[in-house]
Amino acid sequence: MTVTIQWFPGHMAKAIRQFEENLSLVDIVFEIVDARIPYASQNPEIKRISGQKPRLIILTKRDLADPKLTNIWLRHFETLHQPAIAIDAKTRFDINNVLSVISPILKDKLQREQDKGMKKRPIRAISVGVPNVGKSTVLNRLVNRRAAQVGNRPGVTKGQQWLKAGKQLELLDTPGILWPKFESQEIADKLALTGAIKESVFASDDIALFGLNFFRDTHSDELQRRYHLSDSDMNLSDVDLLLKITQKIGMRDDYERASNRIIQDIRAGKLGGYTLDIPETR
Ligand SMILES: Nc1nc2c(ncn2[C@@H]2O[C@H](COP(=O)(O)OP(=O)(O)OP(=O)(O)O)[C@@H](O)[C@H]2O)c(=O)[nH]1
Repeated sequence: MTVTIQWFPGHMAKAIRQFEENLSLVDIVFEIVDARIPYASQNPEIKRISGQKPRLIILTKRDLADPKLTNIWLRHFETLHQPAIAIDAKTRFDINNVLSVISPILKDKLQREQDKGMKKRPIRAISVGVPNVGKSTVLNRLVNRRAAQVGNRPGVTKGQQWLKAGKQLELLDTPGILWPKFESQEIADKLALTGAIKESVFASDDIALFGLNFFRDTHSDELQRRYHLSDSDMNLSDVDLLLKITQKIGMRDDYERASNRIIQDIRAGKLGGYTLDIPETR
């Protein structure tokens, strides 16, 4: 099983340079990660480049993740003294939730400015993350209008603008895309299964098998229910299980088409909420 992905070093260097430049304009970094893969969807460069600049980790797609594991992740960040919130960016969420977390972190800095006679000003933030984690969706929700383009494919955010999010917050809408680090095959598989990597760069049957094995190990009831599998089906080899599901969903022996269906089902949460990363494995 191989997912071979080649990011052009030049593109990565440019994205990092842009992020570094923008960093000087803001008070805080909103690091957007996918709640289903909080580790695999983090690019360690973001933390390194942010340096002393405060970061708020926003875990998106909470609605698609395993609620218990989301709480474990939030507790994990708390023990690291790393501010973090988990949201469903597709439904309206309260900007006050964000402000209540970031205001205390920046209170002293803003107060010092006012003590020096500077005007009271909004908090300025930049969002950044790997492709398809929900950066545009979060911005749209925070500014409460369709200001940033949203797509369901990686790489749609273009251009740069300041967006007002109420009176107390301004967001720099930049591409803010740092490609993920493929430290291992497992990380690449997780990014592919959740949709952070374009369909064209991986073999769908490899990713479907990865997903099937995960669900068989951790959410076997949902897997059985979704594809009407018997108990004995659950003991098949992974390839035979894929072929069995291919038949069950009426695709005869077209396991590639079935693989795509399985991936879409998993991404859309049709097999229930799931989280592929757990903090202890880091
Ligand atoms: N279910 C669910 N879907 C979400 C959530 N946030 C974003 N999405 C979906 O995820 C997909 C990607 O969202 P975008 O906001 O375009 O992601 P992005 O990070 O800006 O993507 P790039 O521009 O490719 O970097 C879209 O189909 C969104 O509707 C969420 O909290 N829950």
